[in-house]
Amino acid sequence: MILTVTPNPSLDRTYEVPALERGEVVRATGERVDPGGKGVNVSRAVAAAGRRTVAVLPLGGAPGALVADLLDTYGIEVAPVRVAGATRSNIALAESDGVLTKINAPGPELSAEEQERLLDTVREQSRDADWIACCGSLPRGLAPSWYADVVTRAHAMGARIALDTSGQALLEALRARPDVVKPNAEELAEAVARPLMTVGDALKAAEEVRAMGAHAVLASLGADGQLLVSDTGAWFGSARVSEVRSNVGAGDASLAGFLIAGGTGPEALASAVAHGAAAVRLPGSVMPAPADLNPAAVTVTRYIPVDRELTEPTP
Ligand SMILES: Nc1ncnc2c1ncn2[C@@H]1O[C@H](COP(=O)(O)OP(=O)(O)OP(=O)(O)O)[C@@H](O)[C@H]1O
Ligand SMILES: O=P(O)(O)OC[C@@]1(O)O[C@H](CO)[C@@H](O)[C@@H]1O
Repeated sequence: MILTVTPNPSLDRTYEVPALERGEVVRATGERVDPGGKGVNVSRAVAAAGRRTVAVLPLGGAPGALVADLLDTYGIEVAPVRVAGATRSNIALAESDGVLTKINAPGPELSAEEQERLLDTVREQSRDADWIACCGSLPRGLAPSWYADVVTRAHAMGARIALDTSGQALLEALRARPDVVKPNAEELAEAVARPLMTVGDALKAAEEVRAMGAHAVLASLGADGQLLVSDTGAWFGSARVSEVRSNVGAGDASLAGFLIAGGTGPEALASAVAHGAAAVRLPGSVMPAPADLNPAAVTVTRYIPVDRELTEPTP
């Protein structure tokens, strides 16, 4: 079973607009609503692959009730933690030229009692978990060491941890030695405090993040593909995509693909790349099902193109 933990879930609203014009009324030509938050997306992709998953998440107010209803229609098992504050709504504005602007709300602040119930729920659900995927930003109230605590507790129970977060929460959790972390290029650059211009820069940064505590690093590099750096070596994976509709949740789909395929080694990397490539062809944060995957388009090699410039170098 793959358990996901999303401390700050969201109701994701995507509006399709011809073009953004600051200060003007912009009329949307399409709209969709998805249950969101990084761990929630991982659960959606795992469930779409026909594998058992349980999603632990705080839920509050009308948006929280809608997230629960939507997850129910997807047949996803939820271990909810009821909280007083309303679940946040995050907005994605997708322009017709492919540019996507995202507005993520801070979400509710969790009280001390709600934080305790969240940890208790994670502990109860961890018993049957092969993998625990801890994903996304921390809501106000949770200390930056929160993921580090979850990693330590999960290891004591024999579960493996995959972590997808950023900033101080990532740095603190690294000390607890998570089994795999999945930074994107920006998060990787932030972790090593320098910009990344090439695939080689990303490789060096991923090696440093391993030295900081992660057993393995699955670095997602947007259109350039993914790097897996572990104690058995490094691999580079990529897939060409002709039409990109939305990259929201592509990293989450990748992490799900990686865990579904065992969570280690080149086969898991190939599955991560296949899931990421499939996710960007789908609208909003729709997660791919097996029929959406095209494994034949995926290349995984021991050769790392270190001189290749990143399509989107980090600032
Ligand atoms: N334009 C693209 N063309 C081909 N593949 C892509 C493209 N964008 C993303 N991907 C695939 O999806 C993976 C994850 O994308 P990315 O690195 O943008 O993740 P992310 O920033 O963590 O996303 P999110 O936080 O929205 O889940 C990439 O490593 C790649 O395999
Ligand atoms: O604010 P966070 O927790 O960093 O990210 C939240 C979020 O942007 O991540 C998912 C895409 O990866 C979306 O479903 C959701 O809106």
